[in-house]
Amino acid sequence: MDSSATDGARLPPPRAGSRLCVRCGERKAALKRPKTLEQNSLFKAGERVAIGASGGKDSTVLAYVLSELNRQHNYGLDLFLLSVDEGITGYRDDSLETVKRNEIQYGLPLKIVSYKDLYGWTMDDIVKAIGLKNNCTFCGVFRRQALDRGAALLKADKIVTGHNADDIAETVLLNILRGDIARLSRCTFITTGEDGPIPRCKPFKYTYEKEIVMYAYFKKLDYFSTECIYSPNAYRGFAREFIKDLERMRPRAILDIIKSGENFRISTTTRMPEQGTCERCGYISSQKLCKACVLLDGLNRGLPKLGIGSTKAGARADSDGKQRTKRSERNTSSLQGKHGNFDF
Ligand SMILES: Nc1ncnc2c1ncn2[C@@H]1O[C@H](COP(=O)(O)OP(=O)(O)OP(=O)(O)O)[C@@H](O)[C@H]1O
Repeated sequence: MDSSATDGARLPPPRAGSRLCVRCGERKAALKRPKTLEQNSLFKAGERVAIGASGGKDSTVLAYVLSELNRQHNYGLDLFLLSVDEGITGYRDDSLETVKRNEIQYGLPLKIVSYKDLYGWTMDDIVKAIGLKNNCTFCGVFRRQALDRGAALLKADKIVTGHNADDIAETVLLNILRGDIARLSRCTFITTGEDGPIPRCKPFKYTYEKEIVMYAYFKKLDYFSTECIYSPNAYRGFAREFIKDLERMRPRAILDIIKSGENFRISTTTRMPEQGTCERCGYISSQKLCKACVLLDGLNRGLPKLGIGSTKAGARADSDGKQRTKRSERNTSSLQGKHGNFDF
């Protein structure tokens, strides 16, 4: 990845893209970050790759960089944009317009899947039912599965997302704060889900958010920069602020946290969840029912808090689903907690 800026502190801000190298004074300044894709052998020629495209800066830069590399270096990849429409009026509808423009700008086919079609509920409906407090849990769980389902429709071999180094450091920290060993052990992997239906990779795992913003700015990319209107996720927000404070004092702190996460070794005596499939929908799950089915069950039965760890709501469940629901509630809440899960 290259960008047209190196030192914003000493030089007056010139026109975007026109700054010259401070060393040779001749060529345009460039920051080269060539490592991740090749060192990790992320892709093979001929693969169909679905790019999770939210219209935000990270996934827009990812789509741009991948399409450029594919074109310039003949990677031989079949690239697609894959967007999930969560049904958030005034947010996702606007960002999807950006993705539709990216489809034309980068010449990549776009597939949109929606919560409404997949689950019968939009996030607007869910927030009406559950309020603002736990809605991110529903959105995260449904999005993860929706991306898999969309990628299956595209017959994709791989999904890539724009998670950056800051996102990953945040997730390491949150998993430590929650003692979530299972997720801690895998949240720093550049590729996950190799034993599941479709592997996922995060090519920007080591790329700072700041670099991505700078790249998007200097390349004048068309992206959408509004925060989700339903995301007052205080816990994650706190971790984000904490990491930004650390970064101000020591920029490498972000990579150090990721490195610490990578170097954790889990004791062989720790019991890890076993991967199976959901009895109802067949999606990968370590419980009888996957988290999406548990949450959906709660919504459809008028008990939206069922799947997010409210035992009171569970106690009111009808006798038919009672035992099974309570068991899966207990099992999933120990792994996922009331602040949603910190997986990718
Ligand atoms: N609605 C969506 N449709 C498709 N992919 C998504 C969607 N939301 C998130 N993703 C994927 O997950 C990654 C991380 O999600 P996050 O919530 O941080 O995205 P964002 O802040 O909306 O946008 P971005 O990360 O692209 O700047 C995104 O970069 C993207 O690849």
